[in-house]
Amino acid sequence: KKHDFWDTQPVLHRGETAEEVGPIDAIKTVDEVRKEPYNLPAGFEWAETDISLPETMDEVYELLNGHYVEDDDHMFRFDYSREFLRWALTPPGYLKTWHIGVRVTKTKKLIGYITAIPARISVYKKEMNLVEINFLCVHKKLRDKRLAPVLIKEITRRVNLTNIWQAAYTAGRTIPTPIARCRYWHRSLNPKKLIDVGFSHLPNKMTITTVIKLYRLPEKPHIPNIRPLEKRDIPQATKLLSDYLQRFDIHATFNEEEFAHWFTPQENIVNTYVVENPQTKEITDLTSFYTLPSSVLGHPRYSTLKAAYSYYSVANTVSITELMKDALIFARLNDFDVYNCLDIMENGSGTNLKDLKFGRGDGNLQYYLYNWRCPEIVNSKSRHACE
Ligand SMILES: CCOC(=O)c1cnc2ccc(OC)cc2c1SCCC#N
Repeated sequence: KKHDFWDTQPVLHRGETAEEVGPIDAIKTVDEVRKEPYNLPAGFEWAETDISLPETMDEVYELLNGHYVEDDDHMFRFDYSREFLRWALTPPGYLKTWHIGVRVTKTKKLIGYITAIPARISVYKKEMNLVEINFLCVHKKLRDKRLAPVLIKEITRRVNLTNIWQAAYTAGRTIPTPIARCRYWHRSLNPKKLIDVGFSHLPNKMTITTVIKLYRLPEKPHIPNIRPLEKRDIPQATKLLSDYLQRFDIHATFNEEEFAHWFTPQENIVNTYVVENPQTKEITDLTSFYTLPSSVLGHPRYSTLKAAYSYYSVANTVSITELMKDALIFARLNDFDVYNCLDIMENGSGTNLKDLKFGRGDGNLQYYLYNWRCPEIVNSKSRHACE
């Protein structure tokens, strides 16, 4: 039973190695792609969800809010906001036909979802146009209807019709076959709340007062000339990030328009800060985080957790530790409860995370490429960081 579906897909299967980099499926043309949608089980129908309509955005929000990803202990469930979903799903070049819903034919209730957005990545110096798959969700009561494989095949079909043959996606679960793995690390900003909800525990011999003192942060950032990114910074900041990303074997690429979409500060969505040299007016460093709250499940006093997720940081004239410390300070000033970060890129060794009082979480994140054979990226700095 396990991975029956994935054994039918163009991904690396158990025991297969990735000697040469390239597509797994035989190269196909658009006119070989199935023209009609895949069949859903009886009683369900495909729905194109136009999230520019408030009532449709409400349906998508409610489905994800009630039925999307939870941690293994069912303490939290992601609570993507409507404005965050609009940001995540409408980058330059997006297609509404890639925001796919499934409805119950009788009641028109939205019970399934999957999305693709256009993206471009560089894999071992080779640029590739692909899509990022996200928000695969099936209503809790319908998990035994084998809807997920049909959602995956349908989004693949619609993307293939536009002559795109690769996709990138992540999962907390391990399915065939990760190209990279990493671990979430967490930095308490509101330790009392994290202890109250049961995520953190009071270290023995410590009182709540000493824990609060341990995680306390200054009321102001300490890097001189750090400030929110502004529109006029975009050309320089795009180049700063692009030059930095070149050093990684697999990374996203951003032109100015895409950079503007993903990094222009928007309240409750994304915060981006830059360091500007006051003499030369040069943008020398950048750090950013996005806002992704979670529902706190079944707690008498708390219903939501305000979590910040480290996005991209480029440390040139200051250390990554100083830069991220200011990100922590900005997050605390914006009333976040926790700052989450992956041990990838400049955080691969976990050293600066430990210096900043991050704790290593128990949540893995795996990265996947669809229809692309390539060697797994193992954290060069330290193998332990992801195991
Ligand atoms: C307090 C630290 O944990 C989280 O912030 C958190 C919040 N909500 C979730 C919802 C679903 C969920 O499913 C894996 C995990 C979380 C997590 S831990 C992994 C994400 C990070 N960092």
